[in-house]
Amino acid sequence: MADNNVFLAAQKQIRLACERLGIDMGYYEILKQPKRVIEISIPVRMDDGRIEVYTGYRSQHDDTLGPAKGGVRFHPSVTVDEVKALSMWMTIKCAIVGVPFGGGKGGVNCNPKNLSQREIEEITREYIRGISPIIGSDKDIPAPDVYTNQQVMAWMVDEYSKIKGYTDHGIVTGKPLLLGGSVGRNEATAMGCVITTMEALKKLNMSLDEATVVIQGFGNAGFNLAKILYEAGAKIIGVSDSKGALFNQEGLVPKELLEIKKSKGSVIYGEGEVITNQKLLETKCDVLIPAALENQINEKNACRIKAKIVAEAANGPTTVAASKILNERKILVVPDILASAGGVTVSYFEWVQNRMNYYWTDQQVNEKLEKIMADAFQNIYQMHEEKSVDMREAAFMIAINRVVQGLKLRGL
Ligand SMILES: NC(=O)C1=CN([C@@H]2O[C@H](COP(=O)(O)OP(=O)(O)OC[C@H]3O[C@@H](n4cnc5c(N)ncnc54)[C@H](O)[C@@H]3O)[C@@H](O)[C@H]2O)C=CC1
Ligand SMILES: O=C(O)CCC(=O)C(=O)O
Repeated sequence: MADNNVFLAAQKQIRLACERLGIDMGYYEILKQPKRVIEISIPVRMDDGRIEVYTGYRSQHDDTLGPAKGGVRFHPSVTVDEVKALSMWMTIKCAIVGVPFGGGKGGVNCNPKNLSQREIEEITREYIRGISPIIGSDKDIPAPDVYTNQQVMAWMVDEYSKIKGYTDHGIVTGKPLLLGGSVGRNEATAMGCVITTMEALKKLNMSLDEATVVIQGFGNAGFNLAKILYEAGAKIIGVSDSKGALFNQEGLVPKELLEIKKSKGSVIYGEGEVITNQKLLETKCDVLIPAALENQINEKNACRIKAKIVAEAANGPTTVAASKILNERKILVVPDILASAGGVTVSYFEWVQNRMNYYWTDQQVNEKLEKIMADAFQNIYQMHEEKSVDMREAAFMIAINRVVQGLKLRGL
């Protein structure tokens, strides 16, 4: 279904923003696709002796406002169109929070769940060798995304540093602290989503400690969201992972669920009713947070979403058609390009700290993050009210306007 093609969706969103801003559509022609996309083959000797060849991509959408920036995903559904769309959303995301980066994204089509640590390391190293000509701490800086983590970032630093002949910590962000990581980066995507969700709750005269929350996905974004929200007093009534969903009206305890997931492989073994991921999304709650994959809220289920706020920690969880339905139903959406921008914001802090070789405290990171995220929310909300556009359109308009101003200043 065309509505599920995230590349076409990203194009539509950018086009609409250009039209609403009344800018020269030549700028749309520039921004409707990435500047550069590389596709590489990744041959790996598997543990059983076979050679397996994976396909990897790196897309650099735009670098007008700074080097390309964005995560790398290892997942069986990675396609070139997905990586292109994700890189387009990174340009928009960075412009919204005002970090001096453009948009990039990468991915390898593989299933880490079926791979050993050694095989994942081999894929990572070969991926970095393949994309090394186009990345660099002033060119394009990868980071973690779905099914990649601090360990994968550490291998990336090592492989890139070997190619260069010196240690270059600034080549990726989301690293372990010992290798130039920043405090707060691991929780940053979740923290950014919490800050913007709290702003959204204020607009509805609600507070976090009265709110019921449902979260789809229990990885870096989803688990940290559940933990921070639980500790702030919210009631987490539903969570899920790729194996299914768990519902408990009395509330779930995230840290206990994490232990259960570690020992038994899924949150569904926690205390509560096991339901499907689809049913989870349709659960009555105050805040629904998709924190897994794309296209989860679509034309089929958008009319059954019962949340007052949808805060999109995942990239692209809502299709273009569903977004319209949520807006018509007056559900307040904190769009992905805002709600998930905490990760790249602290990645920017990490990159700055690597350049200074001087490291900040938790408090320094969190105060800066809070201000950036809350200000970005207010700017978007103001645009949403002034121009009578939905929150996503408002966010795109602010971002596209900034990128186009940058292009003009640079002479285009
Ligand atoms: N890690 C980061 O810093 C950032 C992540 N994001 C976005 O957040 C989302 C989640 O990413 P991470 O938490 O980093 O990934 P992760 O790999 O840490 O966790 C992914 C989670 O999603 C679950 N999942 C996979 N398929 C699912 C399905 N069909 N239904 C329900 N759950 C499913 C997995 O079981 C896992 O719990 C993605 O859209 C990613 O692009 C956005 C900004 C930054
Ligand atoms: O931290 C980063 O550089 C990028 C994170 C990312 O991939 C995202 O925001 O989707």
